[in-house]
Amino acid sequence: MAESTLESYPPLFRQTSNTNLGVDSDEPTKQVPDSDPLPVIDLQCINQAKLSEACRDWGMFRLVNHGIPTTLLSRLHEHARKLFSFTFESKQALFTRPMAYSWGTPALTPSGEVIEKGLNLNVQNLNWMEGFFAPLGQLSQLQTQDPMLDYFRLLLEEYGIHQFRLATTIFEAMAEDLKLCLKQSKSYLSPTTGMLRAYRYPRCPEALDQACGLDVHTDSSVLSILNQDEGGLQIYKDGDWIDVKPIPNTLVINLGDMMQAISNDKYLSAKHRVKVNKHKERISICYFVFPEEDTVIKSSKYKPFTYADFRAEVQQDLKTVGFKVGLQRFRLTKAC
Ligand SMILES: O=C(O)CCC(=O)C(=O)O
Ligand SMILES: [Fe+2]
Repeated sequence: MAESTLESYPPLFRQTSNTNLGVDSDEPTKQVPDSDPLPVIDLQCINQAKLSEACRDWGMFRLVNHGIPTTLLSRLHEHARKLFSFTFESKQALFTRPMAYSWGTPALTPSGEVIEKGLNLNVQNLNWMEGFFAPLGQLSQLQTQDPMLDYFRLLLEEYGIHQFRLATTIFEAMAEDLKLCLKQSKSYLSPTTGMLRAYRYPRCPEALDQACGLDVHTDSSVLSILNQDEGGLQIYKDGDWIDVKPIPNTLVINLGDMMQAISNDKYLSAKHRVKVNKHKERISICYFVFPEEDTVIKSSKYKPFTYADFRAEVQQDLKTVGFKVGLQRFRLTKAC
């Protein structure tokens, strides 16, 4: 696969480039085995016991038989790769509202603007990634004369419909396991909140061993669905970082903070991160879905809160303490 030119990288990703960009012939590229210990769920015949165990012990699992045409998956990746290979300046100009282009941080406002912390990015604190942001509920408002961007929008819309189908099927199986009231739980997954992000993780020079593709975090969503073409994603489980392999035609389902709260802490919001790669660029397409804005999440472990309350708290923390505190902010403390 052709790798992109440095002009397509944000400037901070170019500066140490002459140290060791490109494939280092002395160091063989590590062979990625085609399996990992992640639980596997078959969407065509969901094994409830296996799903329950995966959600409680891992907060992450691999999804097979998801029914998304392989042609759509490969077109989306190919097209995202093409758009990422545009020069940095043209990407900045091309992605207009409701879409957005950003780099160095995943911390964005609901309209895709980098949260203040992101403005002070430097080589020490940046995440070695750039991304396209697409809120599915507003994509029809995109006005563009650019056929490449317009086609990307079409692919994202088609992919988004599949993603909501998968999220709904999985959520219903979880609701059954958790014995949630079905009527109430419908509002926990709102199609209009669906958001797609395409990321590119540029090759990272050797000199920056401390660099991270994406810092350790949990997702704020109910569910996230990840689709990666190269290794780098890791999940933290029982004190170890475990590689989540890029297995073709499979997707990775990740439970977010909202799901942990909805489940009364029975399910885990998985801690994960993305490592940098010296040799290869990596593209991932990620879907995130949230509860309806005014849906109150009630549980015995947390104060009642809406996703909007949670998001506001996260944004506040990012600006003041510099990181996401997350569910801890809402946890009920036991009376002495
Ligand atoms: O790129 C990936 O595989 C993971 C992205 C991710 O964890 C996120 O956007 O929250
Ligand atoms: Fe994540």
